Amino acid sequence: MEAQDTGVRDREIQREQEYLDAVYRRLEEKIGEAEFLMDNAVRGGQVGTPGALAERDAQVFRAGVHLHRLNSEFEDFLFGRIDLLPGKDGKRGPDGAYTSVEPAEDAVRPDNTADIAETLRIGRLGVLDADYTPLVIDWRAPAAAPFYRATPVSPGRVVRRRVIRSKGRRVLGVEDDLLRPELTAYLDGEQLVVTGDGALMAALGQARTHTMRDIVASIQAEQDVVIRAPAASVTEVTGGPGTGKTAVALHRAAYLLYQDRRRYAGGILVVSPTPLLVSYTEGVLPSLGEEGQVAVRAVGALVDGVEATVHDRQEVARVKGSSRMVKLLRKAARGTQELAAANAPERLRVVVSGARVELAAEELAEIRQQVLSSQAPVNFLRPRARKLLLDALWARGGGARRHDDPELAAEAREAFDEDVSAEDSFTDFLTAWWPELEPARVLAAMADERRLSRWSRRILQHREARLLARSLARLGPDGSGPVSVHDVALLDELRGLLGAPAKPRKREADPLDQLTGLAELTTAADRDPTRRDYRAPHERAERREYAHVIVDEAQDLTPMQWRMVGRRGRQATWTVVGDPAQSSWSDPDEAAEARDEALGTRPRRRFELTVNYRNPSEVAELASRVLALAMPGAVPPTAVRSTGLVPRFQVFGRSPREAVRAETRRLLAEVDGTVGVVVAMGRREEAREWLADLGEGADRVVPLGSLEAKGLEYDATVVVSPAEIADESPAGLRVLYVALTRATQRLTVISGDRDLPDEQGVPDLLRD
Ligand SMILES: Nc1ncnc2c1ncn2[C@@H]1O[C@H](COP(=O)(O)OP(=O)(O)OP(=O)(O)O)[C@@H](O)[C@H]1O
Repeated sequence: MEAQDTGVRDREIQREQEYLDAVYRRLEEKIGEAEFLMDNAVRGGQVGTPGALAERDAQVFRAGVHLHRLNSEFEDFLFGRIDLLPGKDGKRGPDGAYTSVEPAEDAVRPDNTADIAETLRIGRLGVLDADYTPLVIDWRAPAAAPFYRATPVSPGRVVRRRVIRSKGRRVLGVEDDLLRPELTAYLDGEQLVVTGDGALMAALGQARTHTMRDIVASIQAEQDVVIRAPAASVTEVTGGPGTGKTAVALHRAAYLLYQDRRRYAGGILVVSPTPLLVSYTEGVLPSLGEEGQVAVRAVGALVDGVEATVHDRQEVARVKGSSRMVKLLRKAARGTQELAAANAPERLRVVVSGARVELAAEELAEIRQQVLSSQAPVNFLRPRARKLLLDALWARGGGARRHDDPELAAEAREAFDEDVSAEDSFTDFLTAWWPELEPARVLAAMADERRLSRWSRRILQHREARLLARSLARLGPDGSGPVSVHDVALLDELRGLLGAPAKPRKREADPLDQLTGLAELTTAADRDPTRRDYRAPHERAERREYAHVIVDEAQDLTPMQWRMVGRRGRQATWTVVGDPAQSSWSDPDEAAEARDEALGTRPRRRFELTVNYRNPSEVAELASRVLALAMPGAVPPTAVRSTGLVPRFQVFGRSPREAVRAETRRLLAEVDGTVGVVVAMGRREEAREWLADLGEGADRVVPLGSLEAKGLEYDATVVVSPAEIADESPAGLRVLYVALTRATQRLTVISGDRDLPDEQGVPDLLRD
């Protein structure tokens, strides 16, 4: 093959530019066609017959989806190219590409020369030329798989893989990988060249911003296998920090939609541990051309209308997350219903046909016990309560005795029920005596320590009940106070236990909308999160069940959260990604049980990712010392690159403030991207104050509590007092491991007395 020089590189860039120009010309034609179709389709509706209207809707939909896709402004619409030998069996698929993975037997001549039989360009969407030859293959199509899967060990038909870097419509560079270096290959009689330094390293070396980028141009083979795994049942993915679990999960969502759009019109839910990680990853799916059918939600934002703004202390979170809460909530739901009786009038008095009929306190108590003998959710028991009250009033009023004829008696009874039910005195009483309970009201009722200790007998320890009651006091007497992340799973559980109170009917969703995914018909402007009225389509209406559920950072879900997520995927297929070594939950066995319950008996397919793309080996090596303490025997992933920059160590005296400010400033000058400052959760507020008024570059600095750092990454990270982070909870060492694995370039650890640093400032926990 020809050697690389600038002339060759420029010529190759120029060639790719010409190709890209042709693609854009074709895209413009398609946009013109789509606009024309849309126009026509809308006018078709004026015919007015039901058939014409249905056809119009279908056409508008098809044209609209198309237009939306074409209009999307992609950074690098076309990003890949593979040059391939002819296929073994000579068969071609629907996209015109050879289907065979292996080359034809005579593809390589005895003198190790070969001719390239086809060249495929890979992009974010498929584009066909006017004569239906593929100009660009969608990255998710089977024909694109060799772009990701081929390796020098098993190259299949791929001779050269090229990543094309472009911005808007301009090609900036090309990076080639040679999969069959032993060959001299010719394309249209001209020898194939190789240029560039490799796409993966270029991607990894880029400065980090506040949002995650897609990895579509450089997905690695072991990741591609997971992304394209069949959707059936449960796909479980484990892998250490930085192995691309989050990236893979998001690309998988886009892949599944491509594979079976109709099926996943039922919605894909991606559950993320924190709102910070949601906003960090929010841009990835739109950049892949997918968003309408995918709801990316923080675990504290899974219940509509509830926004968790508070973090519970670890010891409180442990109580709220435990599956023992199910039993307690069941008791509390019934207990709160009983409490309601105490606020209702002592007796029930109604006037029917001029006569006064009354039920006394003891009779009412008896009726209540009778109603509660059913195990049904208490809100659903209200009709039964109503019926038993009417029975008692009818009996007390002597109605039964007045009619011998059963038919007349039945009529009279019906009239009686109607009259009584129309009386304000009856309806007001019923509302007070058997109110429809909202979940928040039950949680608020649990804030009373004495009451809670009664309800939680033999379920929680005394100390746990006290912690729980004190935490719930924040909700106030009517439950309208601020909600914590862990309260959300309790509210969701209660919704099932209580039975949802009847709500005013919302406008029915358009069935076409649900079936075909008209939600995709948004414009780039609609999706601009900087617009004040922006709401992603999934935020507009709550969906309770999904066709596929993807759980990111699955190791962190508490048993109660697993129950909440499980309810949203009862009929779903699942992708569950996580790393046990990063778990901040203290009782992994209890969580594993809840996870098994949520996933049911569906068969599972397991994958492991083994390469760390985030951390340089210098950072990974330091973090692995904590891994050895947190999970002895666990094997860290292999870091794919090294920077030669060893982590720095600093020591602080009374307050870390000055050391943190100085170090952050220094790092800001050293990296182009972001700097994360990770502190123990208890120091979050302080850390914000330390980092105020930093001056130039301050917008690149993010102070974080250790639990908030989950899944995020920064060019440089400052970790303050490892010992404080480790001591904050029984899972503290694993939380520290998370903190130490956030940096893509540089890491500084700042220690105080508690860290027992040596002369070099290396804290006790990080020494070899
Ligand atoms: N194939 C790839 N090409 C380019 N970048 C990649 C690739 N795979 C992963 N990365 C990058 O590596 C970083 C880590 O990826 P990601 O956050 O998905 O890892 P993770 O396994 O979820 O990590 P953690 O467990 O620490 O949350 C990201 O910046 C991601 O873009």
